[in-house]
Amino acid sequence: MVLCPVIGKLQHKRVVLASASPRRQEILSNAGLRFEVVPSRFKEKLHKASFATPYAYAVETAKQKALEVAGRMHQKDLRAPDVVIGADTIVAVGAMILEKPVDKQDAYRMLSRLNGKEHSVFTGVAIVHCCSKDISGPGRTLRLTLSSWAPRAHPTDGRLDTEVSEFYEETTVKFSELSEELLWEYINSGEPMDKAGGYGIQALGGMLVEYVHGDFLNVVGFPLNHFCKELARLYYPPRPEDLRRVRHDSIPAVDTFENLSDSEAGGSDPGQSAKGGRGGEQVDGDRSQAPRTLDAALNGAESRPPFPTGLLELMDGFKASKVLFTACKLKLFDVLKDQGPLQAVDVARKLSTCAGRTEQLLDVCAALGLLEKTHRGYGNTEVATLHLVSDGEHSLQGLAEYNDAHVWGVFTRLGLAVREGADQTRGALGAMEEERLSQSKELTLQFMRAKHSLSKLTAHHVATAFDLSRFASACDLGGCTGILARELAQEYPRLQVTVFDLPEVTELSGGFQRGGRQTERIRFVPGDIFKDSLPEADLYVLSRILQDWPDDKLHKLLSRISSSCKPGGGLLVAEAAAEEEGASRSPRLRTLSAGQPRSADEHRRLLQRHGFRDVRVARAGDLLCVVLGTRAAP
Ligand SMILES: O=c1[nH]cc([C@@H]2O[C@H](COP(=O)(O)OP(=O)(O)OP(=O)(O)O)[C@@H](O)[C@H]2O)c(=O)[nH]1
Repeated sequence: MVLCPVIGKLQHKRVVLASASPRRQEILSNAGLRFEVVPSRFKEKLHKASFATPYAYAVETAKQKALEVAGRMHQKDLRAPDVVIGADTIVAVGAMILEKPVDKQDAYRMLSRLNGKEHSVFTGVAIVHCCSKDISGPGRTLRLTLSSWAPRAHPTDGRLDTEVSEFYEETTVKFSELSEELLWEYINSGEPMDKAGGYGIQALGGMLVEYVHGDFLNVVGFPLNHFCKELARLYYPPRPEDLRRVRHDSIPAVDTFENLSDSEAGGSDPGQSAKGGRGGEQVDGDRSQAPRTLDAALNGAESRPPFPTGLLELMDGFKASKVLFTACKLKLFDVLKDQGPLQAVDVARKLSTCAGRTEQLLDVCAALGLLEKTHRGYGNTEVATLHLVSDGEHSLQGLAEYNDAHVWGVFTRLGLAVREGADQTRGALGAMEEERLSQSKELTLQFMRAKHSLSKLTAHHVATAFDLSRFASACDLGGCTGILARELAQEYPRLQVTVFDLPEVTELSGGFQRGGRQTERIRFVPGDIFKDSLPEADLYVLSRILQDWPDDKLHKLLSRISSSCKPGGGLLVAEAAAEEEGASRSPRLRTLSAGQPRSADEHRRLLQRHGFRDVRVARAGDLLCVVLGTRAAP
């Protein structure tokens, strides 16, 4: 299970946690989920005896908590959130269900029952997907389950469709044998009062516990692991061929759609699927058409094509980039770092911007996960603090500024470049490079800042991808601000490193140096990698260079390196990794270069073709593929 993408699926949705439990809020926000908290007003008074199992009670309570919030929000402004999460934690000793104690005596009764015994903690969870729709509207394609509560709550115009996915998790906990004195001491601490079963395993209550079998967080109030699996199941639905297989297997249908007809449910007992009865009524009469998964539900029928979420995200991707660039340019993250959290008007005042528009920008940044919005105002998220504040050690500000000022403009001419048959291999970066050469010192500096910030992320990985200690000297071709040179010098105390780059670059590189002992072993030599003779070195390094050049230039460069390299010397190449090498998490970063990333095999062949043998390939971090070859005797 890959957690981040799963949680990320909720990133652009309005998510509400229908719970007042501070533990649930903490668990989910620690997992990176962004949500609003709207505590449920549902009274936890369902008739316990009418449930076949304790967990069925917990699940139903969780569902009713979430539906109450969804309905209330929908009623209030006719716009329910996209997703409402409800949960309910109970303790079960045999068939007896213990909830939160009402007073100290109640807590004592509960803890005495648990004393020296094993018991189960169940948390029921409901994930409610909402769709506020005008039911009379044309072209209605959603065929969702109608919750038993929500839709009738609104009068005439809009109505709320919901799809509920629910599950529970069980954890076994055993208490030690505890003295009366200890129990009362614990009760008097006040801790038991808002906790299911009268104890909090995460705090003092942990001392009462001999062992725990299962998910600890489930006891605390929210089964995070199961939740993520459930999201994965909902948001990464099985492919059609898998669905076909499911139909013939006995895997249960998504809870919400359990009232399927015979043929859809794949069961022989028509009553069987209805028995669970947790999904409520059906909006549309045609049950044989009822979808089985969220994806199918959103598309109304399995015969319709899958909802093109990725494509729509792609269509809007440029807006998100522009928002990020604008926020960086306005130094929004710097202001919030020093003075945040701030209300929108205060941000606007500090930035001298329009208050209304600033608030919009702040809200979008929050939706993109760059800012956190709380009652105290807007503040940087961890990622913003780390990468978007200008003076941060890992700042990517320079990259954002450069992309905004130049790459953006170059890409707006992409259509022209394609129509007019511009060099497709160099593509946008080629044009950008030409533009860079012809422009001002400020532009060169901007380019260097961009490269510097990106190289800082990868330099250590590149320097350590292979053991390079056999080399006494290295030359980083196109080494720009010398960030990789510094990392190499730090890693290999014997190594003398030359940074070879255009004169206008080496001239400005001083501003990027931090000093330090290894600086003595680094020198900057001005020159053009395509024209001037290359400085002598045992090892040549090309980091993120090859991909920006068309084949003829690339071969020219490799053959120049090959001629300069002594037999036994090395060539180290670091380039964006191709998709099949597992870099699929960063497709956007890869497109920074216009060229198609080469596979490990292609790199190997390239180096072999230019006289290098023993070519080895390694991955460096999440982004790069690093290749090392040894120059064969000619
Ligand atoms: O070890 C621990 N066990 C349980 C808890 C906390 O207990 C409560 C359980 O109550 P409930 O599920 O009804 O949730 P509420 O707090 O009432 O919030 P709702 O808004 O969902 O009604 C829960 O807070 C657990 O976190 C604990 O802390 N430790």
